[in-house]
Amino acid sequence: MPDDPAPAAVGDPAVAPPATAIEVVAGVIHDARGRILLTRRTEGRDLAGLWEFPGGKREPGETPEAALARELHEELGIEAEVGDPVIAVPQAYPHKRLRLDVRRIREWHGTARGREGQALAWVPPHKLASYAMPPADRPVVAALGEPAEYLVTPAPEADVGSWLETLRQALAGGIRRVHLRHGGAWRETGAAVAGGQGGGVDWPGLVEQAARLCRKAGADVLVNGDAELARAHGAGLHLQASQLHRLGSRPVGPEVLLAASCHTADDLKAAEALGCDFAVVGNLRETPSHPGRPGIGWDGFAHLREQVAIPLYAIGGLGRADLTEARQHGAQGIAAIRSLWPDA
Ligand SMILES: Nc1nc2c([nH]c(=O)n2[C@H]2C[C@H](O)[C@@H](COP(=O)(O)OP(=O)(O)OP(=O)(O)O)O2)c(=O)[nH]1
Repeated sequence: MPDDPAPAAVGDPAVAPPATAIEVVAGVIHDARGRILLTRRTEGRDLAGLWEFPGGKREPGETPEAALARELHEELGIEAEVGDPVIAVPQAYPHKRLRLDVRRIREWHGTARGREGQALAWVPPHKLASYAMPPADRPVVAALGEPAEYLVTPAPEADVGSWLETLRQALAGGIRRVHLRHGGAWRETGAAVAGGQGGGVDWPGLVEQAARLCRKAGADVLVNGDAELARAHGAGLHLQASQLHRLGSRPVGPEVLLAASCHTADDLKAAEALGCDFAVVGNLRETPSHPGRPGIGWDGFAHLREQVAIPLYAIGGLGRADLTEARQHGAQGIAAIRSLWPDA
């Protein structure tokens, strides 16, 4: 039985973690039924009782592959062939910092058993999130099951037909998570459609049609800023950073996807405290839409990443070609308008 699914706290920020990060490698091991192996941390250790992907610390001079094969042999008694990277998560705990480098296990031989007295659980992928795991594992679970691309829609022009057609193409091209954003003309309160960019567009009407298209394609859809509009169309809610600090509690039920745009560690902590399912962090690079606003770069992103446990998309001048690097810095994936909108 899974434990209380409440994620463990990242820790007391008053206690500064050490400067050097511990390198940890862990494996995603499948059985013939597609279930994934979790092991339970034994008593007397840090994070005792939580479930994790089997693995451990790299020793000096060891490659990640060799370290993981050794750990899996020591802990489980199996011979494993280490495959592709899934995600590498930088995470700060109260007394330590680590980088959790998670790899797929391509093949393995032997019978997996807890050689160190640890419990084992073979878990169907959709149930991973119901196990209590260390904070660094939440982005790993998201990377295994949730979309790596988050399309942010550009402001609709007067010709909403072609905007909808482009959305349809994006969905046909594999987009599975969409942020319906109105480029500034639709106020975040939803009180009125103002003039300016996209003015005159029936935004609620367009949201209704766009949400229907997304649902038909099996894609998540989130509406910018307006909880009422999101609720009316069965969509998730994407908060702007300015809204985050004004809200005292989660503005939608736990079954509704909640996301936020964040720029600072304070924004991220507010998003985490509100119970956001994921956040978008940027801008990663300087972009034509924000000239003169320098990007935070991958190191800046990783520094923000390690302070919270929620899955993060990086945004700002990124495209599909950046996905591998994004994952290596702990991002769930990339969010973008230009590179993911077919005719941009
Ligand atoms: N193997 C593994 N370790 C994880 C995961 N998530 C996570 O935060 N960790 C942390 C727990 C430990 O601090 C570290 C792994 O080191 P280890 O397994 O050798 O742990 P340990 O008890 O010997 O070390 P310690 O940290 O208690 O000193 O990484 C995960 O999914 N798998």
